Formats: sequence, structure tokens, C-alpha cells
Amino acid sequence: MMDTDGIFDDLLDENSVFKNKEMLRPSYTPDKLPHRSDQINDIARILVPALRGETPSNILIYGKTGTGKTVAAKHIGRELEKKGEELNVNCSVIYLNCKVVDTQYRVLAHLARHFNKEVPLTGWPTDQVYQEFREVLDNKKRVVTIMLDEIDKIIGKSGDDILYHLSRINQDLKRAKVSIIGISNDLKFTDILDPRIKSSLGEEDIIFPPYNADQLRDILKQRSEPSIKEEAISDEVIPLCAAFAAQEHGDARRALDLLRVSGELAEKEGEKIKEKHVREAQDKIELDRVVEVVKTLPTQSKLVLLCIIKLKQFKDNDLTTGEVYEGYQELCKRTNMETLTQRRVTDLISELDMLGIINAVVVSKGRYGRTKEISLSISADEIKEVLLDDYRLSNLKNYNLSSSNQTKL
Ligand SMILES: Nc1ncnc2c1ncn2[C@@H]1O[C@H](COP(=O)(O)OP(=O)(O)OP(=O)(O)O)[C@@H](O)[C@H]1O
Repeated sequence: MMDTDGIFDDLLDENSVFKNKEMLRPSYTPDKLPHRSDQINDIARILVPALRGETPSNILIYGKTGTGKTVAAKHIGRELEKKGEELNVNCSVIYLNCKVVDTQYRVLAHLARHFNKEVPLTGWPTDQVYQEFREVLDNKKRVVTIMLDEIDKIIGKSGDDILYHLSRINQDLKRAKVSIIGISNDLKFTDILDPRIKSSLGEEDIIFPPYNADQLRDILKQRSEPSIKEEAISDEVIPLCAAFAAQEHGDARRALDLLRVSGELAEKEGEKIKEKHVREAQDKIELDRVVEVVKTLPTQSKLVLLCIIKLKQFKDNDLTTGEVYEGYQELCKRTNMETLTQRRVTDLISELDMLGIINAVVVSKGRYGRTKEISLSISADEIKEVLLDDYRLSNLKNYNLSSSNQTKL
């Protein structure tokens, strides 16, 4: 008889470089957070009054994307609740991501439901939801910390009202006490806040600085040990992932993505993770990012980009703004689209440059003035496909443009 027990285990394991890939995903919360003890201790010091039944100050946490704000806040929230239970103090933490729960109404409804108050998803006046929440909250002695992640996302959607109410809700409460933690990666978001909200929300500011390459290396080591087989990763991989992510404003999410994608690429080739996989992963992640950005560009910008890609097919050197504008006018005619002025097109070129899709360097042409030398910073083929998916551009698929120099030849 053939021994076929566990055939899937063998197949699953055979070429895998991972022991537990889930631990590399952004949704996984590690127990230890290297290089964040200062910030965590500062926040804990501000929140400790909650364990004595007192109201902690409100906090605003800032830092660029991937600097560990969410993971640190959740970690502190868990520890606070754990200690509260131990000490028999009613102190709870509610975490909300304002990108997901993105209106005043929904935030309030979510908060009310946390205390088992049924509020319909829509329909009531917002004031009524607020009253219901306040009543159910105040029916007991308790301290509640409300964490509003990506708090900038509810501002401007008439979100100021809710922040105004929440930041001074304690004045209307008899038994309960509330503190707010706002988290944002937009360092300037308070500039547009009502000054009264700004001063009450930002009683304490905590900054999460970007990680440097050494710190990212420690974070990656800690995450890779339980998730990647030791024999399946070469020594240079983690330092290289850390170095790439450090250039990318010290983003731990990018560093973890790089390591995970490098592992997936190596696994596909049945190899150990090596430097080349990290470089391929870097290109793949960058391409995925650009594809997402390109998909959401306005059609006029897509047309300018398609024009640059088509011109580059016939020209190795950088393009000038004039050449791009000539080609753009031709494509506008072809697609019956409105032709923007050269000045507007130059602005669109600058925007594409800022998004990292093209490189546009201003050069002086002496008495002929200045122009931009334009090159692509991405692989054209995949991007061309994305552009041609736009139905207004799809009939340009096989249309050839050649730069003016070329036409003259
Ligand atoms: N010090 C750390 N130790 C271990 N993992 C970390 C650390 N800092 C960040 N990470 C990991 O990096 C990823 C991004 O972190 P997090 O989501 O907390 O960033 P963020 O600052 O909230 O970013 P954003 O502003 O984009 O929401 C997560 O997977 C998190 O687990």
C-alpha cells in the first residue's frame, strides 16, 4: 500500500521559504515593537490617569506612513485594558479608522453600538445619535479612550462638528470620562481645524519619526525569524530591504512588503531569497504603486502620459516639452478631446513628475529659453496597458506617434 498520508503537507512545505507568512502581513500585530519604546512610554504616561478613574489628556499622534503609529496605539490600548481588568477599573479603548468609518454619523453610530445601543446605519438626525451615545456612555462610571486613526479623513466632510463635540464631551458627562487619541500622517491637518478643536484635541502631541535603515533592520529581523525559514534567506536580504525602505522615508510597511514579496518571488523560482529577489520585489512594488496612481489620473493627464510613452518608442534621448505638446495635440485630434494650452500641459507634466511616473528636468536652452527634458521612470509596457483600458484612449492602441526630429528625417 502506498503511503499517501500527509501528501499535502509535503507539497505545501516543499518549496516554501515561509514558516508563517501571515506574520509578515501588515495586519499582524507583533508583541514587541523595537525602536518605539519612547513614544509608547510617553503615551502610556499620558493615559495612566485612566487606571485611577481620572480623565487623561487628549493626544494627537503624527508621523509619516509606516512609522508604527497604528500598531503602537493598538498595543497601548490592549495593555491599558488588560491593566484595567487587573485593577478592576472600568477603562476601555475604542479604535476606529476614519477612512473606513468615514462620516460623523457612522462614527457616532459605531461608538453607540460599542455600548450595545442599537442605532440604525442611516436615518436618524446626527444630533440624536450623539445624544444616544452620550446617554449610554454616561450610564456607568467608566473611562473611555477613543482612538480615531486617520482622523484627517473626517475633516472637511463636516467632520469638525463631531471633533468639536467629542473633544468637549466631558463637560456633558456625569459618570463617564472620555479621552481622544487622534492619529494622522498628514502633519499639516491641524492647520485647517477650528482653533478651539485644535487646542483641545492636541493637549499633547506625540511625533513618530521615520525609521532609519538600522532600525528597519531590527524590525525586519524580529518579524522574519518566526516567519521565514532560516536556511531560505541569504544574509544580504534584510539589510537590503531595510536600505530600500529607509530611502522611502523610513516606512516599515514598505520594508515588510519588500521582504514578503522577495520571499514570494524566490518561492516561485524554487530558490532561497537572494539580493536579486529584493531588487525584483522593489520594481514590482513600485510598478504596482504606479499602476494604482495611473488608474486614477484624469483623462487629460493619461493622454499626456500616453503621448510621452508613444514618443519614447522612437526616441532614446529625453523629450522636450515642445515635442510632447506637438504629439499631445495630434492625439487630442485623434480622440476628439479638448486640447489644453501648452501651459496647462506643462503643469500636467510637472504633476506626473511629482507622482514619480516621469522625470522632468528643467534645462536652459540659452537664448531659446527653458524647456524640460522628459524621461519615463517606469516600465512603459504595463503602464500603456493601463492607459489603453480607459475607453476614451482605447482607439489609440495602434496609433504611432514619432517625435518631430524623427519626422523630419
Ligand atoms: N517598531 C515596529 N516593530 C515591528 N513592526 C512595526 C514597527 N513599526 C511598524 N511596524 C509594522 O509596520 C507596518 C506599518 O505600521 P503602522 O500601520 O503602525 O504604520 P502607521 O504609522 O500607522 O502608518 P499609516 O500612517 O500609513 O497608517 C505594520 O505592519 C506594523 O506592524
